[in-house]
Amino acid sequence: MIDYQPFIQHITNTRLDHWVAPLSQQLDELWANLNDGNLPRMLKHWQSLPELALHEAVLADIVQLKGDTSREQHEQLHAALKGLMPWRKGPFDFFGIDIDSEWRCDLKWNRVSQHISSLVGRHVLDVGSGNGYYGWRMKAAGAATVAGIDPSWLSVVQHMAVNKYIQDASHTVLPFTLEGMTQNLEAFDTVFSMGVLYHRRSPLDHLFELRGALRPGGELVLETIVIDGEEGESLVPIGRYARMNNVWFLPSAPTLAQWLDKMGFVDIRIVDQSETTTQEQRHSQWKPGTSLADYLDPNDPTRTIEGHPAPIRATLIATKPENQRLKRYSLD
Ligand SMILES: Nc1ncnc2c1ncn2[C@@H]1O[C@H](C[S@+](CC[C@H]([NH3+])C(=O)[O-])CC(=O)[O-])[C@@H](O)[C@H]1O
Repeated sequence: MIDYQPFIQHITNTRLDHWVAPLSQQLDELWANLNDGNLPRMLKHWQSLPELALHEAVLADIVQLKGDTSREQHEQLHAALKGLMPWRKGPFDFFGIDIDSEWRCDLKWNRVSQHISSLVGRHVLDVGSGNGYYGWRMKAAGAATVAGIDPSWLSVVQHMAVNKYIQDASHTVLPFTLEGMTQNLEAFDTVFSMGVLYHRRSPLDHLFELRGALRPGGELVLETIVIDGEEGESLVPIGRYARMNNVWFLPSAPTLAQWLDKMGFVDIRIVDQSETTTQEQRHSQWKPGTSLADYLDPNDPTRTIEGHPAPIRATLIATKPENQRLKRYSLD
């Protein structure tokens, strides 16, 4: 018998009152579907995490939870964390257990964070947060609250595993999509969307929804796969892209800037464009199976295995204007 209470508490305990209230309908749907999918199996592993006293949490390149464990507790922790595989996002260190995740998210955070406005005291929404790795970095940078949203149950439960020890109710990961959330909340000072836009069939709607979540004057941090190209160019890869069957629009960075302008953002800046490397995304014992090296053409790493341009990721920063409703364009 699965005890859902900790999961329910994780969600209802969040100190995000300024925006959680309008979500009551989504929460009702959530409670109705708790038995679905893999959640019960994941919660079983979560429940087997040992009780441990945290001495210190170091929220840096490796998100480190420090404290003493007995040998038995160490083994119990290791087994529970293995049960919550695959760990795509990290790295984390749980009481000496090094979770070398598929992605070195510290590399992306270091590329992105140097360009954003100070997070001190800000309410942040991280769309497609994964397990909340970036949220910990945002908290360390001074964010007042961080709400991650990600439809993957595993992301939510991995976050609960970290937060079982850190116990920070101002950082949560909730199992929602952006489009499924109440629209136009205008509740957040900074909204991140990293690695999500190319998964959306309708990327302009995604930008519109991101704009709706921001308060006027708030900042959008947008990171996505792009192609090298001119303003106006974009690629809709036919078939799979790097083995993924849910990749839709890959604009050039200047095209993405145009889209942001079209959706009413201002002060639009392309702050970074970097190739994704096999140092940043690779398989590990915590995410066995294939990874980027297997998705690239072995004879030409500038191409994916399907012959598309290999992934390059751009980061753009933009502002939602203080006083402008979308006047210039009709959205119907
Ligand atoms: N509509 C949606 N709404 C919210 N989340 C979504 C949606 N669709 C997919 N996701 C979630 O977005 C995440 C995309 S990964 C980026 C993670 C992190 N941000 C990163 O930048 O490393 C891709 C990558 O690995 O780059 C997944 O966790 C999905 O479940």
